[in-house]
Amino acid sequence: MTNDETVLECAELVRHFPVKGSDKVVQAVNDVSLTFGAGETVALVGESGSGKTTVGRMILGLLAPTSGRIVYQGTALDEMDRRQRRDYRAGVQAVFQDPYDSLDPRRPVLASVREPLRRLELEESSRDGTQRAMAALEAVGLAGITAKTRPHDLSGSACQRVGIARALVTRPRFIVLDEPTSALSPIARAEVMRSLHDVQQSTGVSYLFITHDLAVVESLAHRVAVMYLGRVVEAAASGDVFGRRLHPYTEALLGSVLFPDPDRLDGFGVLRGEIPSPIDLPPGCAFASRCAIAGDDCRTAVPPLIDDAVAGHHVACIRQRTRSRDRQLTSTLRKETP
Ligand SMILES: Nc1ncnc2c1ncn2[C@@H]1O[C@H](COP(=O)(O)OP(=O)(O)OP(=O)(O)O)[C@@H](O)[C@H]1O
Repeated sequence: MTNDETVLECAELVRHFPVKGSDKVVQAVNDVSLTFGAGETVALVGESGSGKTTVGRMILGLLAPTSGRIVYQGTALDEMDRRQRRDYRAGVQAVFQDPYDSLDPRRPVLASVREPLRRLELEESSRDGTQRAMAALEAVGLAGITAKTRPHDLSGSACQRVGIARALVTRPRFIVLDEPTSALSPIARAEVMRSLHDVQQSTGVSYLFITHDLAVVESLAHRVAVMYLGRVVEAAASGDVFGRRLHPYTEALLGSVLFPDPDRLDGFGVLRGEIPSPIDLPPGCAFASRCAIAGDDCRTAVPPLIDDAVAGHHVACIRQRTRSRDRQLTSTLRKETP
């Protein structure tokens, strides 16, 4: 259920963290732009430390960008008046990784789900708050929860679905999902993914889905953005990122998931060498030191994220054009060879 309306937009987001006792900075996020349509899921993938959570925290207003803008329903965060800020706090919610960590073990889960309504003064009465919390729990398949149920009475999947209900209770238009399935067993993961899918179908909410787990991306994401050391290096419709992957980093990342045994990579690139430090980024393309096809020209300027021949498929690699032409040539030759 996606349409052309833009719910949230990040434009040229940058976040640097000062390094104590030095004039250097950790370049956590550099020039990230993302657009989220209504009912759309964008997955943000990449190795640990690539800046995914930092992007999510900026969208949630938990961290101020060093520069760049976040625009929610047409208004930039730093230009919002009091009412718009309250709408934004209700309209942009989060679900985090560990379901048990994010719920108070001593508190009935119904009270935890209702809490955002109280904090944002959104309930008309106590009865209204309880009814809305029950409706949110029902939406994630937890109609059986009573006023006495506590987190330890629930399975990991049910607990994480309580987390989703708590995010849903304010009727948000956008939810940041930061590794919502990575602490769960495979069955619990499937249940949570189903709930997230059903909730999106029935409410039209948009998701930023931050994950290491490429296996779950294809089932939920409409689009995928691949991050490497603070920058988006490839972004496209989910099927295109998996099917036509153009950036050597995407290829290597997928290869490492699909073929954990490096001897059976079946043509995918290998993720060799160490990831550079975000404090001392090399000049040019940050992936060049681990890239099998990098040349000297890759080490001079940061490659811009540009549109490939297929609309909406963006890639930041000066070599990929040569590569995609080579691939095309090979397939044409195959077709023409009798
Ligand atoms: N508060 C902070 N102070 C200093 N550096 C930070 C801070 N928060 C994050 N960083 C650094 O910013 C970079 C990006 O971190 P971030 O957590 O956003 O990456 P990530 O892709 O979400 O990683 P993971 O998948 O492990 O959560 C890392 O080098 C991290 O150490």
